[in-house]
Amino acid sequence: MLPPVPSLEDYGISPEHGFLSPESPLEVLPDPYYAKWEAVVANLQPLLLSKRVRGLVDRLPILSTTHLQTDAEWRRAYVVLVFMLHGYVWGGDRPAERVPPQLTVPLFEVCERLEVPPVATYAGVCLWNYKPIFPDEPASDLDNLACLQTFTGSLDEQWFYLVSVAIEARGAPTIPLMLQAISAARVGKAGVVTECLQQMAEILDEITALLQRMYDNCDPYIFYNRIRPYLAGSKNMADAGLPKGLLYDDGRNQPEYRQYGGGSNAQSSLIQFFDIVLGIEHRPTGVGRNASDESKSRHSFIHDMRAYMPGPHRRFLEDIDSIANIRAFVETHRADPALRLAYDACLSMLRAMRDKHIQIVSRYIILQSRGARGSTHSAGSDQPPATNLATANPTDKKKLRGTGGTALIPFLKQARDETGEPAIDAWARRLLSNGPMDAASASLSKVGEHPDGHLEVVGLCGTWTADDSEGGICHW
Ligand code: HEM
Ligand SMILES: N[C@@H](CC(=O)c1ccccc1NC=O)C(=O)O
Repeated sequence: MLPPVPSLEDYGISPEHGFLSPESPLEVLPDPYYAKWEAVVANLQPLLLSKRVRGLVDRLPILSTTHLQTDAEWRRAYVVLVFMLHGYVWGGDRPAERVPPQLTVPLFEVCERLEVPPVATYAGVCLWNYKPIFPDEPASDLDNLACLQTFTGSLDEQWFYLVSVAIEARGAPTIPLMLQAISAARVGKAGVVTECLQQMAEILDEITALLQRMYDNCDPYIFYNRIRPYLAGSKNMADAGLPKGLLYDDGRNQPEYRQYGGGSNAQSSLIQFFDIVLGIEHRPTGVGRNASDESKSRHSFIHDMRAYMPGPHRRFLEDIDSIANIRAFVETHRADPALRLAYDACLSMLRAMRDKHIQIVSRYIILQSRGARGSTHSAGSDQPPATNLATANPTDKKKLRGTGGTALIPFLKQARDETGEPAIDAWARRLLSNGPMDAASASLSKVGEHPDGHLEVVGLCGTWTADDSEGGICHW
């Protein structure tokens, strides 16, 4: 018997908000018992710039979690604690290697409850860190979003998180939609599957448009030099001054070194959901920096990122993994061109999103790292900080890593290349804007390479050539 199609409430997921906090995240912890935590994070920007965070955190009492009541309060506590944690670690001339019990003790309890690691994850800085300005209007509208907590107080940082929030909100309806498609595929309703996939492709296209809005209000220089240093984790951080990771001191046991990856959108359950439901498989990729790391990294990095998602979201992905049937359904219905088209359109849209993302990474990280000068200054000062993930020697390309620890471009290119066929992008886009074509004109007769090296698609309705240069500034 087939496993049941999951019910979203069981995983803390809502059809409207998807993986975002089901109710608007709390702006402050209501119990005055936590006033000192809230006071630190309310003043984080000046405290970081004047390097006073460590002193203040060291003077905090070790607060108990017994005064946290609702789920929203536990999530707010996590947000507050991870912003304090990263401020504490990265907000000085050198990173602090030891995390004091004032942070460690409550953080471990909060993390156990929420089933997240003790590091600033995507959930902490994006999913649980926003508010709709008008609560009755959608969170997918970037103009209706505000951010609760930042390190720098900058619009750039708020925007960096909010673009992801808007994407999560816009993508939320794909969750019930694809569950419907899975159910329809089980009973052979190809028409329903096709309609669901068509809607999915439209939403994926809108998500790419939202991704492009990163440029509106997040400046690449500010991102790379001011914001990004605070997002770093403790894995692969030898160059930044944490060769063994962080010592989480709980004041009771002998502190031990631990290493966690920093925040990354690879921790977004939504994007992983797209891959799983469409049957896109990511092969193992090399994320390590030496031979032993490399062999350890046989597991896909993307899969490993599930450990950084809130427990219920992680379990949801695992359960979807075991029932995803759409790719197989499309393969067994090869003779249904509308179905194939709708499926291919989804792959194309997702691939187009990854293309735009690579362009963003080249502008916000690669180009910025080339402009960086070596410096011993800390995060937030006028010079790029010594703790910058770009490393002290930015000309050494080998050391450039994502906050998640990947070697950036090879990893991202692989993820993109595993997402379908490049040559049908424009074709599927045309399909979306013009509505479905008839079966004969829609079927591709040839995908090949033009003599000048461009990709060429010969369809029955004409020839389309891709030069892959649309808006690109770096070619890989
Ligand atoms: C300035 C903005 C951004 C930069 C610089 C950036 C950078 C990166 C980097 C370096 C990685 C590699 C993993 C790691 O080591 O961390 C990554 C992964 C990823 N990012 Fe971004 N990112 C940005 C914004 C976004 C946004 C808004 C999205 C939302 C769609 C996104 C989606 C992803 C996904 C899904 C992955 C995992 C790889 C994949 O599935 O293709 N990123 N990002
Ligand atoms: N991986 C990115 C950081 C990143 O994408 C990210 C980090 C924390 C929270 C959200 C993130 N992505 C968001 O838009 C980097 O290496 O800079």
